[in-house]
Amino acid sequence: MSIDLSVLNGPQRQAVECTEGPLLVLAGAGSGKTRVLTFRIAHLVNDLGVAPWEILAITFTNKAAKEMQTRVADIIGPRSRGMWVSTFHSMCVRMLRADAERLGFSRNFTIYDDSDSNRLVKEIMAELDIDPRRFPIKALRGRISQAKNELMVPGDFTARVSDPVGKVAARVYERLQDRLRKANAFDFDDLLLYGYLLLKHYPDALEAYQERFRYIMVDEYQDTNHAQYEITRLLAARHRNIMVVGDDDQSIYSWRGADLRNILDFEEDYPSCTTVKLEQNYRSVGNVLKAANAVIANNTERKVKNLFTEAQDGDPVKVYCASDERDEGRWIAGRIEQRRGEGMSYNQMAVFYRTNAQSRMIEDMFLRAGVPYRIVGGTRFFERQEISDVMAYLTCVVNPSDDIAAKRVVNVPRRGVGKTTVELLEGRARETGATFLQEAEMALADQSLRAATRTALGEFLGVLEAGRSFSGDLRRVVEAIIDQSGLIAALEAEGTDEAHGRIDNIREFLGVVDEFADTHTDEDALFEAPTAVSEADGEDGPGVRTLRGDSLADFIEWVRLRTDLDAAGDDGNAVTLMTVHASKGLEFDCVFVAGMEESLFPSARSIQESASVEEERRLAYVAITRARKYLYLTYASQRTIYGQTQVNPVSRFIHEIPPEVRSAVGVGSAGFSGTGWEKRGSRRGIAGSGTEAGEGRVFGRSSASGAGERARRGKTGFSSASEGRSGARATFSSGDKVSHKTFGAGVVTKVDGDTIFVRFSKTGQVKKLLKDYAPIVKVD
Ligand SMILES: Nc1ncnc2c1ncn2[C@@H]1O[C@H](COP(=O)(O)OP(=O)(O)OP(=O)(O)O)[C@@H](O)[C@H]1O
Ligand SMILES: [Mg+2]
Repeated sequence: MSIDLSVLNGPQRQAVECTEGPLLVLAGAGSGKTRVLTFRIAHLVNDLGVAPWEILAITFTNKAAKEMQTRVADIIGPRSRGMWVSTFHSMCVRMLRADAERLGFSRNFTIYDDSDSNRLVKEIMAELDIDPRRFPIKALRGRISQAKNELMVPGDFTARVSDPVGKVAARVYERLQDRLRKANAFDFDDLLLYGYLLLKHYPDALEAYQERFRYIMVDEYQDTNHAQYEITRLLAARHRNIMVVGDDDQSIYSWRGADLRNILDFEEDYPSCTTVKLEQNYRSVGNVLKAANAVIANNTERKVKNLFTEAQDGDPVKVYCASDERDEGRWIAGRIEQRRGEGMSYNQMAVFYRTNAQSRMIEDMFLRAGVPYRIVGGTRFFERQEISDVMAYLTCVVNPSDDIAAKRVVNVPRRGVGKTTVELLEGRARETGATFLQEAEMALADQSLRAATRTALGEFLGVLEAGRSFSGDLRRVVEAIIDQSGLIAALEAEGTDEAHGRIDNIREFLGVVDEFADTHTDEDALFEAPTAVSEADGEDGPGVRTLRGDSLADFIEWVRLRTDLDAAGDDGNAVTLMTVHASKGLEFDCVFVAGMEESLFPSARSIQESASVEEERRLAYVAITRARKYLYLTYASQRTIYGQTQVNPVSRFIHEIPPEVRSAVGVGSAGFSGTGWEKRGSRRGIAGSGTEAGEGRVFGRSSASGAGERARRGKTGFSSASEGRSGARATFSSGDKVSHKTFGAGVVTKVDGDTIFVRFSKTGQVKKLLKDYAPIVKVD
């Protein structure tokens, strides 16, 4: 049976059916670009008999890739296996795994994350005597990254630069690449750079991929950088069946080297290309779309589009002026509970902010209000110290040349391998060209070292050996490392709350291992790659040699390639908190955008250059267009962020929304001098109200604007709405038994003004709570 294309509109269908030759789909948000891409894959496989392995689809995040794979599988079933649906980075990893030797690496290479790279660059700067005050590491790394994205190898870069910072960066770049090679490691930018170099310098490899990928599709093409552009161009050169979809209005990664010209020039690169425009938005209600269209119309450098919807106008965009960031977080929590009371699931709600620093206060308020949330980005689980330590051990097991990993954990937990020993081994390794671990091994017999040091080194090497002995059984490798390294024992000995938290994280890490094992069956192994040295025509298609890697290497790679845009976990029903950047391509019924203030959104830096205000505006457009039904924009008349209190005017992007599609709610309805006191009980729908009518009603008024007054106002708006309580505020004293919505039963241990300390029975931990905000009640 062929795919039912009648669920698509005319131009969408045209794009799906135009399978031969270059195709550009240029269209605004929510017009079905990603949907078209998905249907096109299904159509190719199901209706035109194209083999799944002949298709390459590239998405922006691993999460999007997974989603697309699922959507295609929903339409065509298990045949979708064997298709390459991945990000540029994952695709390059696959290509490099197959052919790393040709570039002087071996297959078990590691991928350095940001903090690994930072350590290495720091080391190099010290070796080269570069003063970090004159040449900040961030600036140097930025230049190097830019060079890599522009596909300049150290020689090219050195020849090109003339400014002082550039020259220093060139020296660091040169050494960095040597050191990475010695460690058998790639950083993120290297994946693209070496992926490109492989295709460029090994025509047989290139031809094998060109032959294989008859159909190439790239989503979010407006955010590709030069390296990605070149890789795509090379791969598509033979069949020229390349489809790119994107929206110039959603180009938001120029700071990472994304080049809008890639999409604008597509028609020039492929003069025979077909261009399809999609103009109907299927995502958002009328008022949201009108707001988005009006905002983006203020940009001058764009292809004008006319995006319409047949949907109802829906609610106006709600604008709330908070007194400060606490009030903002509290108010958002209130609206969320209200929607929840009306039956909307937490999963369908999201809060966006311009910078990660804003998330802390929102999280705080959500915790207090008992709103479950998941946070995308920020300090990630995998970046925590204890998790990085475990990862470094695992890395040493897989890639013994990775000196950065070895040095990181040789004395973690402390086992008596001091700095002097590390430096001694480092020095020897530099002289002999051996790796750090090889030197450590040789030192075991070195009588000039103290016996205790040798024992300690032996212990360390023994841990790695133990890990290696279970190779093939991922969970046992990880368990062996955790047990034998003594990481947990050392934390237990420390005994602090923080140490216990770290132990929990390490245990949670085993959960991550299980999650990986569950989702990565053999068919998903990351090591299927076509290579030039085709041995046989396997079931994956001609020229495909299937390499089964060991699961630990797969696991490490999987962790490394999780970007800050990939959610930490998808399970459970929770509100999503993320930066606007991370929200690209997603949609939610109900969206909150916090911090709509000048200097925050648009950012202070962007305001100085008009070109970057245009990028901020595109960012605002992305944020607004994520909303299906309800959109809330909030700003604070005063905000403390980065330790400073600021008073900023309301964002220009709010002014750019036509007044007829927005309405002020809460304090906003009363203007800046209003109070933000809401009608009691309107918050959750529990007290019976919970309707839109509850919103915007002002409960009380005050002209005072001192901090104390503000704090008291906030209290009224929030605590009164908590479940099962009247508006009356309780007084607490030490010894009171209390119950908290999230943390359960506990006892008050201390009262300090507005703050109470409660020891919760479940965890035994003491938490600090603001007595009038926390969803907490006295129990008898
Ligand atoms: N023809 C259609 N009929 C019904 N629903 C559609 C149609 N086309 C798209 N949609 C729906 O509209 C929403 C937006 O589609 P999609 O995510 O593909 O848009 P997009 O152009 O990729 O958006 P973005 O620019 O934000 O990435 C999705 O929920 C999708 O299922
Ligand atoms: Mg999309």
